Amino acid sequence: MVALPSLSPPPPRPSPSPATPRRRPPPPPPPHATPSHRVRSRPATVVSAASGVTDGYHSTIRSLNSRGRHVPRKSLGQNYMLNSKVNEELVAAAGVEEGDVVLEIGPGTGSLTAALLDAGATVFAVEKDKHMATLVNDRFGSTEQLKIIEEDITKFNVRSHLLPFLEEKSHHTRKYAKVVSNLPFNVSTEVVKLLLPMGDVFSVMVLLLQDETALRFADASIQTPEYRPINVFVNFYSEPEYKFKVERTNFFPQPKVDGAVISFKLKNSGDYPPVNSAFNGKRKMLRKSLQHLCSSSEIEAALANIGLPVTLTLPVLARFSPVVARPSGFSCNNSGDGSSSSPTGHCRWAHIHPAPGKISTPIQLIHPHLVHVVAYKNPHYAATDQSPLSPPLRFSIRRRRPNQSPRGGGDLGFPRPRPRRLSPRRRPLLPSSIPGGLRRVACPKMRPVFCGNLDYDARQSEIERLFSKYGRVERDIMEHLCSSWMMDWALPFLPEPRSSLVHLQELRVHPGICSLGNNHLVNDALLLRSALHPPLRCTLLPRFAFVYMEDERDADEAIHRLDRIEFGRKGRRLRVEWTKEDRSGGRRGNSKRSPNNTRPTKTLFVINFDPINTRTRDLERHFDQYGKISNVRIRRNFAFVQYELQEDATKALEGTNGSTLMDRVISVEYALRDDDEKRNGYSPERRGRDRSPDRRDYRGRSASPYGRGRERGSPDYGRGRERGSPDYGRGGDRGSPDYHRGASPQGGNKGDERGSPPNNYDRERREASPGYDGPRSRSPARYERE
Ligand SMILES: C[S@@+](CC[C@H](N)C(=O)[O-])C[C@H]1O[C@@H](n2cnc3c(N)ncnc32)[C@H](O)[C@@H]1O
Repeated sequence: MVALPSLSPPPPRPSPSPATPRRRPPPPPPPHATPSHRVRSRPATVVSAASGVTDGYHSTIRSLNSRGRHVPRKSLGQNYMLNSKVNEELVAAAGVEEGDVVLEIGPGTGSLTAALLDAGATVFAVEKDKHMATLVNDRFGSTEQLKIIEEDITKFNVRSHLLPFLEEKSHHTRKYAKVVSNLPFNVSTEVVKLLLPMGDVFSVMVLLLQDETALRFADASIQTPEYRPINVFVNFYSEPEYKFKVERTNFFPQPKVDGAVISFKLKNSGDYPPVNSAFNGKRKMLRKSLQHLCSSSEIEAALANIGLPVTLTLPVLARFSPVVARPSGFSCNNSGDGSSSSPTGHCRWAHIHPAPGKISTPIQLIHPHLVHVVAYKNPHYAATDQSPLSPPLRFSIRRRRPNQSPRGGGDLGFPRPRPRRLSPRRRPLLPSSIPGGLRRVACPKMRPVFCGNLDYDARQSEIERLFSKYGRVERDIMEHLCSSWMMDWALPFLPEPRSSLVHLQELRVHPGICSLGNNHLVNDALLLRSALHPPLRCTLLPRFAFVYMEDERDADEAIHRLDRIEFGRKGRRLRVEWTKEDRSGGRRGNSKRSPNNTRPTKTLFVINFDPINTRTRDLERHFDQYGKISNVRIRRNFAFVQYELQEDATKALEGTNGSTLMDRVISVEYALRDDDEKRNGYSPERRGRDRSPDRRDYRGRSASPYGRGRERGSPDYGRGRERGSPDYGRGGDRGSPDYHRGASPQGGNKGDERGSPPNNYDRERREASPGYDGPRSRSPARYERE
């Protein structure tokens, strides 16, 4: 364990601690920064701090000691800055002044934070380490100039959190924020990819990174072998400038590499090349596509000049590179320089992506196959190279491998889904494979209305139509689907003003996207819609639904008007009421229970398949590729699949959660316990009877939560006293499910002779419900907190 140095003046001496007899590592050396130097011919514009400044050292060590001995964590890149002068240089490089709003990633002990606050900035800090977040809070707690969020920056939706903050702090005048950070080295590329496209939020980003990384980012010469797609990305979105080197001795603990400060001047989104608007046609005749820049003959001449045919097809491109994997089925977009004052129509870069019509899988599969074609003949580079045609054209065509790591640099750096080991064919569609999953991010406070006693074949659209007479039923699914990943990915394609799209709930299938001609976002939305069955907003489970209405008063009226009306082909009397959860003060967020069972078991709990048509053999077929199955049981609208080996169950869970079974996106979790753990009187011997999903069987056994010979109300999530008689959690009061008690959805939770699952299954079922608890259980706390 690394112990911290004491507070004595430098060179610090470790203070004796009787509690820790272990030998202490040597204290950090006195901090100093070396003067900058030219590296690989790049100008270093700022000379770094002089040595001998120790304030930073003292305050850093004091802070670290202030809350007991905090051991810096390597996994979090906790190398604290000991030299206040470097912090001041960072602040100066960003030109931070009074009234600026600055995003600081990883404030750590708060030494850079202090420098930022001293410069008069308001700091929005994101710190992953709880301990350090508390520490900084304690240190600056009383000031309104600082807001600390305990979060992982790579998973944090910067835009939606920062923009309202920025607006508030700049008193609703249009202002850009800045980023200043001594970044943990291990997330620097990710952070750069995340923040650089936010030219509408940030004006400048000054980062202290690993020297080598800073050099790589700042590399603007395409003739060097180091030139990579990340450079295209960086130069597309910003003007990078290597500032100065910071020697490793300035950090505690001392890293194995030196650091360097780099600044990125973010381009305004208006300065990006018109990648999408210029290239809408299916047939990518450059002559035609570039018509808005200059006349066809000029384009032809310019293209001939650089040896590029007017019809840029993938096979043509393939002649330039052997790397293209699948020429057929791709369309090609490419872009001009973006400047109408550039009559030659220089080709700066181009995108190839699968033709929207050919995409057979939703959005996350687009990315693994995203192909980028980069063709440069950029006047800017030309100027630096002193030769406009050198090189005349450069292609780099690559197809991202499905499992390429996020830092693999395989494309232009759009945030991408987490790699999975499954083959693309088996890759689950939703929800887990979309980064962020199907999170209920936009409506944590929206109260669902319970609508019960529906026909089995009731349609979501019918229910939506019924409720929408009284107000707006939330049916837009994009807000559920858009993780920050997708939003950031989408934003460059969206029309101005983008600020109107800062909140997730505002990111919808926006007409502007269509008008931009960028089909694939719209297409994705449509694909996602069709992939999701049932859509989330009105989650239809057999015989009951949860309906989300925008306005609670409308929902109240809907309840008032619709409760007990006859509905559907069979004229059933509906039960419409607020869900109990919300009536009783809302358990959401208060639950101490874990949201879903993460303890691996051999048995998987499966819901959301088609309860009418799905047979055991369908489930078997779907699941048996992951290992030997010992048993499959279907219960109403949920099922249990038991494997002989627990590892197989884990593989199956990974492979099938969110996969599509007979056009339904199923949800899979571990069951709380395996079948062979007999509890609650449940007998696995009864399995034989349970194999049929035939609903008549269930009714025959009268285990129905919906009861017999009575109005079918909501299923019993409550105590389930009388068999065959539905219990709505209030002893006969037929209401919506009581989510507070762990009982079976089958009705009597003791009625296990009939094969109803033990109590714990109810819990699983509830928490896995895609429309109600599912998203909640998957929703990260951060969304709830905000
Ligand atoms: C290199 S230290 C810098 C600390 C401080 N700014 C300084 O200059 O001394 C990096 C800080 O980032 C935090 N951190 C690491 N990974 C992070 C992440 N993914 N999101 C937010 N903060 C992170 C660490 O806990 C640590 O406090």
